[in-house]
Amino acid sequence: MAMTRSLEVKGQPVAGGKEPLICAPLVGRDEAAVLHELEVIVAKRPDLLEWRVDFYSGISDVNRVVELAKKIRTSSAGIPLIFTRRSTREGGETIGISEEQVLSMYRAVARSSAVDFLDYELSSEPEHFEQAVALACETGTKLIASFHNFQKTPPADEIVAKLVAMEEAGADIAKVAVMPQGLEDVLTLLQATLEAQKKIRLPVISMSMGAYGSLSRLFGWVFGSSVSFAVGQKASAPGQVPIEDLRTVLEVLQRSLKGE
Ligand SMILES: O=C1C[C@@](O)(C(=O)O)C[C@@H](O)[C@@H]1O
Repeated sequence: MAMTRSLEVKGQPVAGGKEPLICAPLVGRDEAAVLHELEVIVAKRPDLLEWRVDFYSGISDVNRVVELAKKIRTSSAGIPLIFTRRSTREGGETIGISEEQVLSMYRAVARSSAVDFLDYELSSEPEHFEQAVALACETGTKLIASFHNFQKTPPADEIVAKLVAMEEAGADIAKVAVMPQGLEDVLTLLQATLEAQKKIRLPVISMSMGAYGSLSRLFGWVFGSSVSFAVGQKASAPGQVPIEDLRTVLEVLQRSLKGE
């Protein structure tokens, strides 16, 4: 019903343009844990996978990261893969490497063709963000610019401004995740999502986190969020719901939106 914009891989809409896309994170600490998680998750047929490499204990060894990315690729049944290092500033795990090393790792992984999307934070140094944009262009990967606030939900106009800034900075997809302190904040996030669609051309991914925020994970797509992150085996952020539950709710909503 085209509430959202499609994400594309090599010119083709992911999962035939289905909306919303369901993305399951991989958060294992070591190779065996990641590959086991992958097996469990692939059986649940999400539309996208996200490898949260900041959870991986081998992150300081680029070769190991590339090798594991390739193994994930081989066993992921063709499901497109997002590569994400979340910084501690935005709710990620502590890693012992510098931002320059993070970017070298991004370069090696993107050039290995093991991933389809790179997630990089808008709050990074502008020159680092520019390097991520250039890398996506060079490798044909798509750059997801992201912004997280784990404490609160900024006003709607500030959220929209972040999404606009992501487009201006050269991203292919614009993503925000914010924490509500009450139900009003969930409405603020939905409002900002709807508003952003009128201001930018990029696909938008948005979510409110935590218990109240889980509502946005169930029906945020109606307001324009192209992807919902859901639990395959283990959550990567508060409020993510199991893939099976999300599918049940989506079926009901999609039928009712068609007037059935
Ligand atoms: O940016 C996001 C969204 C997220 O924070 C969420 O709230 O579902 C989960 C992260 O793994 C992902 O990188």
